[in-house]
Order: sequence, then C-alpha cells, then structure tokens
Amino acid sequence: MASSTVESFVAQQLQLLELERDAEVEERRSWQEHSSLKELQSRGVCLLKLQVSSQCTGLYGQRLVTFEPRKFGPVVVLPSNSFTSGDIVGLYDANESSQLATGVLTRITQKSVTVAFDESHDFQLNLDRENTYRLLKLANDVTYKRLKKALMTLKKYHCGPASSLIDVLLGGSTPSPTTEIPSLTFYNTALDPSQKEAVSFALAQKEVAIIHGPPGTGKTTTVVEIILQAVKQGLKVLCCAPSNIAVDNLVERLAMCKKRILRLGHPARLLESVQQHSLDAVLARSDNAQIVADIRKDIDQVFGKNKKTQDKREKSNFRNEIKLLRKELKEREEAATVQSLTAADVVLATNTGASSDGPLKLLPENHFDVVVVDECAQALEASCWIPLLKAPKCILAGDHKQLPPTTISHKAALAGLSRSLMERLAEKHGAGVVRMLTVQYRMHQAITRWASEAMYHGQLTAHPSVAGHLLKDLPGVADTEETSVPLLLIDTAGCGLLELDEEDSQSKGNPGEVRLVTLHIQALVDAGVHAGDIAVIAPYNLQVDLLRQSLSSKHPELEIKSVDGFQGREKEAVILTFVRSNRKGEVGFLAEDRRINVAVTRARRHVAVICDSRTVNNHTFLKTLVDYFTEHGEVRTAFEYLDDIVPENYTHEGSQGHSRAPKLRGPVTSIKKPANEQENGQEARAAAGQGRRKPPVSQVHSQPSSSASGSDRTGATDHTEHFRAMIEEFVASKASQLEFPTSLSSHDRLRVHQIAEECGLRHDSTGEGKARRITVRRKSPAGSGGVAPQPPSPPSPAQPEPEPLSEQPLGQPHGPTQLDLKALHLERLQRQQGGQAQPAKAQPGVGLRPQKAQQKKKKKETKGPAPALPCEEDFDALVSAVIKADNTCSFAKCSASTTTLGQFCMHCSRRYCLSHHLPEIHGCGEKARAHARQRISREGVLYAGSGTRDRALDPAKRAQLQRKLDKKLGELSSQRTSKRKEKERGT
Ligand SMILES: Nc1ncnc2c1ncn2[C@@H]1O[C@H](COP(=O)(O)OP(=O)(O)OP(=O)(O)O)[C@@H](O)[C@H]1O
Ligand SMILES: [Zn+2]
Ligand SMILES: [Zn+2]
Repeated sequence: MASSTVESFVAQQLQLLELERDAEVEERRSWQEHSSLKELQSRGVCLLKLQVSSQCTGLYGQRLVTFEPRKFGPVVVLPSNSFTSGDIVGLYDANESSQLATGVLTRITQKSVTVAFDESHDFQLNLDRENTYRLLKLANDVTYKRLKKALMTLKKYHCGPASSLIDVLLGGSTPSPTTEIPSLTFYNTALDPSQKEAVSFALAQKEVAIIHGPPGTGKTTTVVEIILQAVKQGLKVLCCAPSNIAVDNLVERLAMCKKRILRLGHPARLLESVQQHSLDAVLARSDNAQIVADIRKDIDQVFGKNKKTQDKREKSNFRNEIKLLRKELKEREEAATVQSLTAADVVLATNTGASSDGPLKLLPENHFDVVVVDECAQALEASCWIPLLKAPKCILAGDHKQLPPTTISHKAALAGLSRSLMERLAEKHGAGVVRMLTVQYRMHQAITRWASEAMYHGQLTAHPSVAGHLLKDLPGVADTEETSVPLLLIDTAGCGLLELDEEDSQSKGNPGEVRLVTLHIQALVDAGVHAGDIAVIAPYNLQVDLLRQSLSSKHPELEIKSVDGFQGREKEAVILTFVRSNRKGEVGFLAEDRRINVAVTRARRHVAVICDSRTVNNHTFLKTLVDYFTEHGEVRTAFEYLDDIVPENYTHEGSQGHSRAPKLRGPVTSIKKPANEQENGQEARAAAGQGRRKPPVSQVHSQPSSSASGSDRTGATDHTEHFRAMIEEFVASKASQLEFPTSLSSHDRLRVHQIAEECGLRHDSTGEGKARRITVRRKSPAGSGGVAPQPPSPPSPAQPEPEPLSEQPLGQPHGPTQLDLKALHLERLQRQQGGQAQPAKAQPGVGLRPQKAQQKKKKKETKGPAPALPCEEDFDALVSAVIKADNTCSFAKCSASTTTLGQFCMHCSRRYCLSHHLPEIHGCGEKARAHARQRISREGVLYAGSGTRDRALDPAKRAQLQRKLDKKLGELSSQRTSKRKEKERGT
C-alpha cells in the first residue's frame, strides 16, 4: 500500500477539517455574543421557558428527558425552530448562564422536545419539575470527532477488507478489470439503456464504480436496482448518504421492494414506511423486547425511589442496583442489535452514522460486501471514509456537476475541502470507473439541451414523455404567451434596474428584478398555473427576503429560496433572478457554474431568467446561458413590463445588444457625447442616434453561438441595423408613428425597444401572442403628459417642444457620468415635492409615465391590478409600501400592528402580532411540522444545523434591513452633489 500517499492525504484532510471547525466555532461564537436569547430563539437555535414533563430510560440506558413549554396560558406549543433529532444541545437553568449538561436531541414534536443525556449526568442532573430551563443548539463536535477518527483509522489501516480499495482510491493502483457477470434479470423492467448499463457496470466492477446521475436521470431508481441485484447475489450492503433526508429517501424506495432493511440513527422523516425500519422499531419487535422493556421500567422505578430517599446508604444501594440493571439491559440490547444487523440485507445510515462508535462496532470486520454512497458529490470526502473502510468495494452515486458539500471556511473550501471523493475519482480514472445516466425524466428538451451542452458534454437527452411538455399542457392552464414557451429571458440591460449596493453587506438585492418577478408570476398565475408549482430562485439571501416580502402574502404556496436550498428538488416553472446589475460587471457569487446548473435544472416545463445581460455577460458561463436563451427562447426587455423605468442610456452597448464580443467596451464612464447634443432636444437625440451608428467600438455582430445546436435556430438573424435605419428614417420624417409588423421575433422586438429608447422615442408593445406589435412614436411634448392620463391612440403633434436647457432629460445619454441616475432621480423627486409651481414639463421621466401606464393597464387588465410599486431608487417608498401592505396582524380577527413587533411566518408568509405568530396558532401547524420533518440535517457537514441557513425574515433582520435602506436614502440626499465622484470610483 502506498502508505506515504495515504499519510499525506490524511494529514491534509485533518488540517482542512480543523480550519472548517474553527470557522464554525467562530461563527457560533459571534452569533451568541451578539444576539440576545430572544434573538437566538427567533433564529430557531434556542428554546426558552421549558419545563420537564417526563423522564425515562431509553436505548442503552440513556436518560431521556422530555421538555414542554412552560404553561403560562393556552399556548403550549414550541416556537418554530431548527432543532432536529441528532442535534447536540446544551441545557441551562433559565436564570443562569452556566451549562447544566449537554445531550442529544432524540425527538421533537410541536409540543415537546426530548433529549438523551449520557449516564454520566444522571446524578448531578437533578431536574426539578417546578424549574424553568432553556435548550441551546450547540456546535456538533461528535461529527468532527467521527471524521477525525475515520481518518486516523485509514492512516493505520493494515489488512482489513478495504485494503485494495484504499490502494485504488488513494494509492497508485488502477482498478482491476471487471468480472464477467451473467446477464441480469432486472427487477425494474422500465430501466433505460444507460440505467441498465450503469447497473451491470456497478455489479461487475471489483473495487469502485461511479454512477453519475445528472438532474432527473433516475439516479435513485438506478441505485435501488443495483442494491436489489447485489442482495439477490447474496451480498451484504451498507448504504449511506450524507444527509438523513437522502438516507430516508432510499429507505422508502427499498421498503417498497420488500427487502430486509435496517435504518441506523434518527430518521428525519416521520413516515411510517421509514420509521418501521429504524433500529429502535426493529428492536421493539424483537424477542428480547419484553424483557428489555421490563428492565427499563425497573430502572425508572429505582430512579424514583432514589429521588425520594435522603438516606445516604439507601441511595448508594439504589445506584448499585441501577448499575446492574443497566449492565443487563446493555447486554440484552446488544445481542438483539447484532441479531437485527446480521439479519438485514441492507443496512442504511448517514455517512457519520456508520461510525464504528455506533451499533456497527458489534459486527465482524468483514461483514459487508459492498458500500453504496448516494449523493456522494455532496459529501465531505472524510465522511465517506467512515463507511468505505468497511467493505472491499464501493459504488458511489451523485452528480459532481451540481453543488459540492457546504462548507463554512472559505479557505478550507479553496484548499480542497469541498472537493468530493466522487469528483476526484471521476477526474482521475474517468470512463474506467464512471457510467453516466443520459436520459432525463424532468425537463423540456430546450432546458435539457442547455444543461447537456453546458455541463454534460452534450450527452443528456430528454425522455419523450417530457421532451415537449409545457406549462399549458398542465390541467387548467391556459395557452398564453408565457405558458407556451420553455425558455424566457427578461433582460434588464439598459433599464437602470441596478442592484442595491451596500458596502457592509455581502448579500445583494435588486428591487427592480423583484418587480419583474412579481409581474411574471402574476402572468403565470393568471394563466392558471398553480403558485405551488412555481419556484423563485435567487442567489442572494437579501433578494430572497425582498422577494418574500412582496410575494409571499399574495402567493403563500410559492416557494422562494436560494439555489442551495433547492438542490434535489423540482418545480413545473422556475423563475431565476440573477440580481447582479452594476457597471463594473461584477457577478460574484453567480460565478459558480454548478450553482447556475442546479438553478436552471430544477425546472420541468418553464424557466424564466431575469437578468441584466450586460452585467452577467462578463462571465463566460452565464453568457452561454444568456446566448442560449436569446437564440432558443423568448426574449423580452424589462421595458415591456415596467412603466416607470428611468432608462439608462445605451450609447454603444445598445447597438451591441447582448455584447457578443465580450470585453469589447471600455469603461462606460469614458464614453462622452458631443457637448452640443445636450442642447438640442429631440433633434439632437435623433442625431445622436445617427452619430452612434458607427461608434468607435466594433459593430461586428458575430453570429450567436452557433455551437449550441445548429438546428431550429429561429429569429437568430440580427436585424439591428435594419431596424435602426427604419427608426432613424422615421425620426427624420414628419410621420407621427412607426408601426412594426407582428412578424418580428421576440429578439427583434427587444432590439426595436432598445433602439427606440436610444433615440428618445416612445415605444409601446401591444397585443398578445402572435398579434404583439411595437409602435414607435415621438414622445409627447413635455407638459402635456403631466398628471392626467392621455389616451394613447391620438398621435402626438409632430412638433416636439425643445427641452429646457437647464434640465437634463433622463431618457437621454449624458455627460461624463452618464448614469448618475440616483442623484438625478432624487433631484426629480425633490422638484416634485418642491411644489406644483414647477410644472410637469420639467419632469420628462414622469411625463411619459402615465401614458405608458395606461397602455400597460390595457394589457394587464385581465391580469388583475398590478401592485403600485415605487421605482427602484425610492428606497423609503419601497420600504413603506412593503410595510403598509402588511402592517397589521394577518390573523382573522386581530388588528394589532406588526410594524415594530411582529413576526413573519415562513409557512404562510404573512406577518402576525406576537400573540398570533406561532404557526400552530394561526393555522400553519401542519406545515410547520411537515417542515420540521423535512429539514435536512446534513451530517456530511461538520455540524448539525449548518446545512440549514435559511434565514426567514425575523423582526431583528427586518429592522436591520429597514435601517440600511433608510441610511442609504439619507446618504443619497445629503451627498447628491458628491455622489458623482463616488460613482466614478465605482459602485
Ligand atoms: N427508466 C425510467 N422510466 C421512466 N421514468 C423513470 C425512469 N427512471 C426514472 N424515472 C422517473 O424519473 C424521476 C426521477 O427518478 P429518481 O427519483 O430515481 O431520480 P434522481 O435522479 O434520483 O432524482 P434527482 O435528480 O432528484 O437526484 C422519477 O419520477 C422516476 O419515476
Ligand atoms: Zn403561518
Ligand atoms: Zn394578532
């Protein structure tokens, strides 16, 4: 064995784990130092005001204590929390800060929480029924210790069953040639060829086989078949996965096949089909069960007696009695456990649950023939080594093109901690050990094709049963423009819908994109799509919070989550908001290709991407996505959705569209316009359009990425120059309006909107579906568009009034810092507030709004009222609109204000006063329970709870957000004049 390789591997892994652990401990510490107990409770990591309701003896003589909320009134339910079974918790006296004991949470319901304390605590731990306690979730050292122990065992490994496996996985040996196996009779006759090949390959391999299962390709189906075949051959299988949820998933599927299975550890699912296979349940059905139960009862009785007496000698006798009873209990339980383990064909546990300090230590070293690790690409490699050391062969399943294991330490991740065993081996041995599943049963072929080309070497195909499915094929869904396309791109390029920039926050938000998401969801819901079939995925928590604020009360069933929270899930329709829109072209977090892959591949029938193509095109991978959507999907500009956009100027980028030539343009601020343009109003604008016709930067339109498919490319021809010429001709003419034919593709329409905007013209898109057309008009003379809405039809006089020289029209490119939009916008607001004395003609941006708004209404009327949302820069308006919308308790008969004291329910996404915020009180009890059940306690990650950083908006967080926005507004108005300089320095 190449022991030096093993040694250096172990040394490196230990070092990375140490880093990770330090990062986690540090995170916990800073949380706990900076938060009050109440805040910790609202974060779900602390339970206050508990009392002891019962105590008894559990498996292996552990002391089980059940706590309930102190009964002050009718409220006897626990607040919503993130505790799950297996968590390490600290017990505290309500009035003291010192810890009484630590234990393991074994069970949590809506009304009670049960904790197992080690026997070492028995006698110090004198719990009083009258007393009040609290529980705090602690960093889970157990997992860390188990990982470390597995690595140490690996280092010292001599001649166990896994010797040659270790050589292949870590040393220099190449995998042995496959063994011949007779042709198989498949249990599941519906398997596709790639699945069948994977099953045969996995069985034939000697040491290692990797099943690479891209999204929706039936990976679990295949793994189940492999396990069944192995069992049929008489092999003993140990089956693991990094999370309890993933293990339970396999338990459920295998349970249907009537094999003898045994689930170790605490199932996260309370489903009967899972629970009945847990070790506890199996033991309870064993021959020993009655005797064991009697011994436990005896122990409890002796405890009771021990408590009543004060006599020292008597106490000592009771203790001895308990000791003896425990010994007997342990022996009987171990015997029963061995029996159950031996009888099982398949033993299932989380990776860390397969540790040798658990029940598996009772089995002989060479008991298992094969280890299966599912979701291997999401597990820390060290955690895989816990089960791997127990058998001569392993089968790893997963998809290393999706997100890697979650880590907290950035440094450790970069140094290799987030690189999974599966990824490492797939790269090292390639086709020699890997079989990929290539038929997927989830996504429309247009979605499949993108994923296939971007991530899976073009090998994925959509099964005919899903290849053409669209939203409109769902029962009750109407055939509309939105429900009949699998791919939709809503581009905000040039619309000035910038991300919020907050220096002190890593997280990003984009209120403009929130509005677009809202409108698109409304369109889908109006067409009959069930909100529960739609997911909104955002890469940033701040954006998730903003989205929940504006959407959740209207669509309680809509799921809004971060990408990471959605891995392994699917929805009929997925809306992605990429958030990033800035002049520096920074994409940050989005830059992880696998994150984008996961986000897009959650969708079955429809993906809508909302993004600023100009910003995200700076990233090669995102650009392939935008290009693909542009070529194969429906493209719209945000102008088609929003009426109050303060347009960003286009200068040359507009003509470049989705900047096919990357990195072509220089810094935006360097593009200056001739000074005279500012002084000539409409005509100058037209001239400006002309002048930009041949900008200094390249006009070359390389063809859209044709590598994509070659086939069915529609509307890909770029007619930009043709449209530009038409529009310029119109500007030069006396005509009042220019109509474009309905034959334009969505891509063409995008161009027309952009060019018209560039030339300072009105551009409205009317009609639905195939009848959609764009009409370009001159902007009505400033002033006439004032406050009273004006019918859109009568053409405006062909004589535009010159703009006042002192005002800088917003719809027009300007000056050195062409885009100091926030400052300009605030000035405009001030003018508006500054009295009616200054008529609307001073507000070109506003002047055009009512008309567009009215047109828009016509289109939207069937779709219900569009929410009156403030425009992007109005932070305060945004905040107050949000708050106004829900500042009273959502409980039926309650009118208490929730402005300052309220809590958001993550299940129904409404705000409640403090008396009604508990899910169980206002009717979300069932959902809260279901949620708690499904919570993934991801054991491959070092500490329980670190996999669930889903921050529902708690009052503290909300207040903080509001403060930030307020601060921003204050800054903006006080620094209006200096803002320009700041902007030059960068956003
Ligand atoms: N050979 C097949 N024929 C028809 N349907 C299949 C086949 N294989 C899998 N499916 C279907 O595809 C869906 C996904 O299957 P499965 O749960 O095994 O996928 P998975 O790859 O584990 O999922 P995920 O991508 O979430 O990991 C299921 O609805 C399953 O019934
Ligand atoms: Zn609720
Ligand atoms: Zn209330």
